[in-house]
Amino acid sequence: MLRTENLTYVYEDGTVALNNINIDMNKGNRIGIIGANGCGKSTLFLNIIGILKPKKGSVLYEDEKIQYNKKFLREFRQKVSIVFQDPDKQIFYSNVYDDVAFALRNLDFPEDIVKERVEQALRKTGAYEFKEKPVHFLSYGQKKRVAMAGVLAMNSDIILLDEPTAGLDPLMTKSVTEIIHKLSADGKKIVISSHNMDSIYDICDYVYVLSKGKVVGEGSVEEVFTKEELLNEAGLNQPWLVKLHKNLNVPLFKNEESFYKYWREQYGNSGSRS
Ligand SMILES: Nc1ncnc2c1ncn2[C@@H]1O[C@H](COP(=O)(O)OP(=O)(O)OP(=O)(O)O)[C@@H](O)[C@H]1O
Repeated sequence: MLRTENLTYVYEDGTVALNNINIDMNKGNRIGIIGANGCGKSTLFLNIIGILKPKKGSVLYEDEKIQYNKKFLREFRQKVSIVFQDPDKQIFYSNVYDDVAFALRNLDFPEDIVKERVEQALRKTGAYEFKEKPVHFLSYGQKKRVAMAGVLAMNSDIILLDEPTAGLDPLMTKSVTEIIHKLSADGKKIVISSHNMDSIYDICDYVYVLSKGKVVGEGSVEEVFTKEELLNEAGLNQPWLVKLHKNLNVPLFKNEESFYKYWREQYGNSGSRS
């Protein structure tokens, strides 16, 4: 479907941001790209979406190399879309509704379809309640929702999310996580980069570990997150559920709910041994 082949990207000042990267989005439904600051996650996303062009290697969609002409990219970005780390890079209009409608109008969708898709996307992201507000009055978390709504309205098959929970409070993080789970349940392919290992562990089924522009590990979330040494070398933490598994010798749970269920079954509601 979507993959990179020996992708190398070098910035103008000579920084080798990506070095021979092979990533295959077929390996999971919710792919995590993890790594410390500056390891190349955003650069990788910008290459995948065709904003940056690799110095060597390529990005392949449906086994064809992507092309960098306007016509190809216009069609490609209806199938693969991105939510940038910084919502200000994504929001162009001063009005929420117009901003979310922008890409669809640009593709000449009839206004009744635009309205339906925009309203649906605003409701899904919880941005409907502030749809009449000028964008410059919105909080950072609200802008993130608007940026997400713009991408959801496109209804593309593959959604890249660059640090979707960065800078969000716990409640907003939970809500964004739920939106991502719903998108995946609707059959969308999710590719997500984050520093939040708990979120990645909760959301993803397959993970690539980047360090200094190289892939240093990959595998199922359970495989990758139980390799403490690999994570340390990449400057990352283990998710709390994995630490619990290791330090308290409890089974490895994929999410909080399954851990609490186990705990209640073992110890009852009081949380202490009966
Ligand atoms: N325009 C640029 N010119 C030169 N070097 C750049 C440029 N943009 C990024 N870099 C460098 O490329 C490398 C990868 O940066 P990138 O932003 O892709 O990392 P990241 O993993 O997304 O980081 P973070 O987690 O902090 O967002 C870093 O060394 C960074 O300094």
